[in-house]
Amino acid sequence: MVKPVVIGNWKMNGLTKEADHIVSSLLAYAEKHKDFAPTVICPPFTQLYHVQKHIKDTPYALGAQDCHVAEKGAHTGNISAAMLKDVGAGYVILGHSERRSDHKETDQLIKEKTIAAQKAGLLPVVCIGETKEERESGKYKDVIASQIKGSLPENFNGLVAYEPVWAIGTGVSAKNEDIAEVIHFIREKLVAQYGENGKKTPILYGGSVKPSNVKDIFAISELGGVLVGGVSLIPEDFLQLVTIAQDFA
Ligand SMILES: O=C[C@H](O)COP(=O)(O)O
Repeated sequence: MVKPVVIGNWKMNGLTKEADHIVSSLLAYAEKHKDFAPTVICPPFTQLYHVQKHIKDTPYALGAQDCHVAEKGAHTGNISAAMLKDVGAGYVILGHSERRSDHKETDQLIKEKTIAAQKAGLLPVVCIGETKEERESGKYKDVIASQIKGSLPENFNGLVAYEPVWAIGTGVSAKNEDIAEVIHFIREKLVAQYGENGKKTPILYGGSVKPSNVKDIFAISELGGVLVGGVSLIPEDFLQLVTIAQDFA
């Protein structure tokens, strides 16, 4: 069994001074702990190169928070998957609910980005999850099923992150039984869509994960890890998640 992956999404945070503070704590941890759970750091684009210089040759992997569908060209202000690969990234978060809402990203666009990421040799972390209204109206499974169908390409090779929008950044994570129900539902859909490969796709949970609730979350059957926002900016807390992940394999 594989240890759960811990992915830290800094979102739009991390000036150089803050990045240095976080990275120096991560490096000190890596000095003391030689073998720990797979841990991915996703800083903003501006810090990718800087962070990579420090975490290169350590157990940490680098991830980005988005990419463009095209390989290169006249797309002012955008970053391609090949550029992310070139700077040392191994992962890219796609379809985060903040991008689905702020940038009106559709499932089709996310699918195209996923294809571009895979083509460049990155592992996409595709985010799905329902809003509060969709949860309360009882339609959450339909929403999730349609996001899976619409956002994941035929040859999907990556991770899926279940992030109920209403649990993101609120400090209150979804209830464990609700997470477990959806993780199992996602697994069933992945198996229906991809057969044997669908059994292997890691399914992560994200939404107010913190040291006090992560043990119970890791204990959820079929869960492959966590996608962490706010706590990834607090190195002491983030590293507690990494430490707790050691007990689950
Ligand atoms: O990408 C991370 C998620 O949006 C979770 O954020 P959060 O841990 O601050 O709730």
